[in-house]
Amino acid sequence: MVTHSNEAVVEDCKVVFLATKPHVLPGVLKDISDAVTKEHIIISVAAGITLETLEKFLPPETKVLRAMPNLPCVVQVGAVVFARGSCAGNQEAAVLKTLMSGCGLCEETPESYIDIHTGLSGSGVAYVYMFAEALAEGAVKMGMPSDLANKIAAHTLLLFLQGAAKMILETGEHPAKLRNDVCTPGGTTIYACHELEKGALRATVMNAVEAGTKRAQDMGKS
Ligand SMILES: NC(=O)C1=CN([C@@H]2O[C@H](COP(=O)(O)OP(=O)(O)OC[C@H]3O[C@@H](n4cnc5c(N)ncnc54)[C@H](O)[C@@H]3O)[C@@H](O)[C@H]2O)C=CC1
Ligand SMILES: O=C(O)[C@@H]1CCC=N1
Repeated sequence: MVTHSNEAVVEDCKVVFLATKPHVLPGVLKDISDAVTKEHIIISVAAGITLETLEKFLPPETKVLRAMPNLPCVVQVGAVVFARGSCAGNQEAAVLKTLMSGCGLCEETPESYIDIHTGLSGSGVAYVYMFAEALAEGAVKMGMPSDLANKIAAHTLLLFLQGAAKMILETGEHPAKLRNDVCTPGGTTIYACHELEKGALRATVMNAVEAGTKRAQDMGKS
């Protein structure tokens, strides 16, 4: 069904995803509130909007869940965390988990982790694109044509990061140990890593995760 009426969607569907921009959501909740019943499962993916706020706008006893996906869900390799509201039970959590598991990793967590997941992974996809852009531009600086550099940077992320991530998950080793294994004494990697340290890569990425988390927390307050 395609319609301009949010109320009609709620009347026609039992499971409803709220996926507007966060500042639009209060208006949408007001639109649908009269049509929401105890039979509905309402799932919000809006950054920062708390379960408390969602429940405040909806009738008492509404089954509400809050989820935070990320862009790679589109290609089934995303990461989703979710938390349930006061009236959502195991059955509603199972429905969401079944739906979202098709998108990749899907974990139920305490609600307080959702803003952190937003800073880490929801927004984190953008940090990785910036890294891909920077890798390609480094190669362009050294004389490689841009098209080829971007293609190789994308493959570098696809193959190397997938492999690198698999190594962390399958060996259970800390990333620092695995990075050390790549650094041949006096070799290319330690020279390149030295430059990344001079640019404060790790501190900058930590700051980015912190900034993303705090912004999500602030959006929940306003
Ligand atoms: N883009 C991302 O990677 C992620 C986005 N989110 C959250 O998802 C939500 C949507 O973000 P995007 O998809 O990026 O935005 P978007 O702008 O692409 O999508 C928003 C959608 O809301 C619709 N819309 C606007 N006003 C409406 C109304 N009054 N009633 C019904 N629908 C309305 C628009 O037609 C549009 O399809 C946001 O709350 C964001 O925090 C969460 C995780 C990742
Ligand atoms: O930038 C944002 O607010 C949304 C939430 C996570 C990804 N995009």
